[in-house]
Amino acid sequence: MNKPKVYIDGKEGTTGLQIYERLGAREDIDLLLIDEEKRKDVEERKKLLNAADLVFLCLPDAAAKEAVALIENDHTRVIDASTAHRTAKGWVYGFPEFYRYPGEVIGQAARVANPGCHATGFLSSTMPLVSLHILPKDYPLTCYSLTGYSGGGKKMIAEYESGEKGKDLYSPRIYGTNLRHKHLNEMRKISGLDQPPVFCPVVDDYYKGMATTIMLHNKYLLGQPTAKEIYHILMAYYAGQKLISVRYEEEGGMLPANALAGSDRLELVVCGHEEQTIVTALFDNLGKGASGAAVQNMNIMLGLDETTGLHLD
Ligand SMILES: NC(=O)C1=CN([C@@H]2O[C@H](COP(=O)(O)OP(=O)(O)OC[C@H]3O[C@@H](n4cnc5c(N)ncnc54)[C@H](OP(=O)(O)O)[C@@H]3O)[C@@H](O)[C@H]2O)C=CC1
Ligand SMILES: CC(=O)N[C@@H](CCC(=O)OP(=O)(O)O)C(=O)O
Repeated sequence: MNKPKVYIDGKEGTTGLQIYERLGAREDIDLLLIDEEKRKDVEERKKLLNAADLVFLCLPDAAAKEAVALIENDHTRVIDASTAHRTAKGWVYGFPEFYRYPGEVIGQAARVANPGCHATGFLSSTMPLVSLHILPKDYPLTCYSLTGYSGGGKKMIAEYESGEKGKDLYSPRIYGTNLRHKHLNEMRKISGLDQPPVFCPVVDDYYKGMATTIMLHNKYLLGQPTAKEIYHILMAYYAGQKLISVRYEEEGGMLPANALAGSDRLELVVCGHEEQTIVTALFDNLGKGASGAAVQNMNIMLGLDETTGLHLD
């Protein structure tokens, strides 16, 4: 049987390289590679985009839209890691754990939008609680999200790793202060909330890893559950999942944002008591937040075990 041909457009970028790292040694796919000096040549990219059965777009939004327009056949399937198509018509949102039968949705799709990294953390806690009607749709939710600097791609990595970095870059920096972060559309649409959260992202002086936290007053939730009951609800929702686990923090311990750096898993940590709850998603912005999720989606699209080639520790 012919192996599926796979092409990574943007392979030299932060996300693309991590996908390549997960696919390079695989024998169940045939990886198409572009000549280094032609990697931005439109005609050469067009050839590969049309020769492939499946392509990853690891590009800025405008280049991702251009790449889709270059595809002129019915067989090339697309996984787009950029923000360009996450709420677009005709695209499936690539968060497998949100579908009862991911193989029938993502597995059949021609166009899959890979979730944003902050959106992944936010939705992993919020979407189940809204869909189970625990969290009312009109709840005025807030969220803060810590990320390592690789989340900003090559340009931000270069800033943080430059010998001349200024003093600001040694401390956590709150950004997105116009409160119009590019992930808000998908956060609202996929969570089912009436309005997006007030969202506060923070980038800090470490390479990768995320901690995305929502804060809840239990008395405004359906049935007024305790934090421990919210933990049980999320445990039941994700039962049997290979990449998402849930735990309850009994001891009031610290949650380092790089706890799952290097892994493609995501852990939800529930903390709190009778009156208040926080739920924090710990994961790697380059793992379940980007490249790991993209490879998980590819596996499902190709009918393979979803964890093939992923880092599960
Ligand atoms: N970093 C992260 O944690 C995450 C990133 N994403 C998204 O994934 C996409 C890629 O991000 P990231 O890898 O961080 O970004 P990078 O800047 O690290 O990489 C982007 C790559 O695309 C290349 N490129 C730019 N324009 C073109 C073009 N017209 N044709 C071919 N190649 C082109 C760049 O070339 P050059 O090397 O010359 O600059 C670069 O290698 C973005 O949309 C980003 O928002 C999503 C989730 C998380
Ligand atoms: C630190 C930093 O700047 N992070 C980026 C995350 C970008 C990202 O991965 O966004 P997409 O998934 O939508 O492409 C940001 O918040 O804009």
